Amino acid sequence: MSRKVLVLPGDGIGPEIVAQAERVLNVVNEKFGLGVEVEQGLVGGAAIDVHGKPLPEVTLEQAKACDAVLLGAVGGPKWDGVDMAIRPEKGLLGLRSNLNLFGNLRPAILYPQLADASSLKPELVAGLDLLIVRELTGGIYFGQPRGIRTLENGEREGYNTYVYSESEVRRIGRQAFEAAQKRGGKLCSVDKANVLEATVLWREVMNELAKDYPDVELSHMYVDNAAMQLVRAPKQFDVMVTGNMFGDILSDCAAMLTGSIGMLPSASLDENGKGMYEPIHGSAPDIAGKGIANPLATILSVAMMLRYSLNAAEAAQAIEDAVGVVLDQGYRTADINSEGMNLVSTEQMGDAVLAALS
Ligand SMILES: NC(=O)c1ccc[n+]([C@@H]2O[C@H](COP(=O)([O-])OP(=O)(O)OC[C@H]3O[C@@H](n4cnc5c(N)ncnc54)[C@H](O)[C@@H]3O)[C@@H](O)[C@H]2O)c1
Ligand SMILES: CC(C)[C@H](C(=O)O)[C@@H](O)C(=O)O
Ligand SMILES: [Mg+2]
Repeated sequence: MSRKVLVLPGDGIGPEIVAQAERVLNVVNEKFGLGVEVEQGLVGGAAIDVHGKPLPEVTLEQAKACDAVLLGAVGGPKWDGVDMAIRPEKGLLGLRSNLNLFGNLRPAILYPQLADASSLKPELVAGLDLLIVRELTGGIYFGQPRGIRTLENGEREGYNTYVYSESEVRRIGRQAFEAAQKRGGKLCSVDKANVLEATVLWREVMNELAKDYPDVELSHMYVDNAAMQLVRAPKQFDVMVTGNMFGDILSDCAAMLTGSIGMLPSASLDENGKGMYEPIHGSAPDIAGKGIANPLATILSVAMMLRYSLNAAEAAQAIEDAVGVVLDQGYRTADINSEGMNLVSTEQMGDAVLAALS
């Protein structure tokens, strides 16, 4: 069976990290006989430069026609002045919404070899394995009305709308409950129900859903407390489910528990298992072109792609194991480096993972 993967390297460090992830994909493709065909496309600033917009029709068509998308990152100072309507992020948000990728899984797992790179004391993070389930196609990111308007007194006002329908909450809730069932059986729903009506409804729907999942222990937490608890005692969490913006913020926060944002992969899924896979970090303009970015989050995103969209769990496991091996061997990119370790470039880290795979 042939399976098509669209690769969208994007901007900044995107092409550097995706190059390593693609090498890994090619090797497991051969080794496990997966029949994956890779196609290249443009998104973000790279697409603006060629097509004048961050999500050209051709890219969207490619994305719709493939089984899974592997994305690097988009955006950067070069395109920051571009009119809001065509900002690079629109490319990414457009892809997510057009493909209906509402369920964003962001696992934060501490590799034991990186305990000393974590922002927290080793005893607080030893064995950390939590999953943030972030709603990805609704909430304040997409709510209408939105914009910047001029008031009668001549002052300008920016406004956005935080909105969730019951059905949007229900489908992400189900995904989170099911994830919790397969893991430790604990789900913490994060909201701001003491202030925002949209999240009062969110909480109600989560409580209704809980009746269908008696084997999952549901709790609720306000987002400000959740941010504090994540850095105080992160191991209290198994699965967290939350809206688009809170999930964005909490997942960057969770990244540092594992040592670096360069370690966190993600899967963005529709109802049918089609997905887009990307590291949770951005295009890192401050280190782009230097060959020092950590490619492991992107490589681990390939593993998630194999597991969730390409039905190749064995190949996924091989990649995850290989990452463990290179860390055992002491290979570290700058963001996770510590004394006595073997500091390597982006490409050398890719080499090490390939060596561990073979
Ligand atoms: N999914 C995406 O495409 C995505 C995600 C986040 C931000 N962005 C965009 O990226 C641009 C830069 O945003 P930002 O600086 O706020 O966030 P960022 O995630 O790009 O960078 C934040 C910090 O983390 C570091 N970092 C990120 N990835 C790394 C890696 N793999 N290895 C080592 N260090 C890494 C960077 O060097 C920087 O210091 C913006 O245009 C933003 O909109 C895109
Ligand atoms: C670039 C931006 C639109 C994006 C988001 O906020 O979703 C990013 O921060 C992420 O975490 O994927
Ligand atoms: Mg983010």
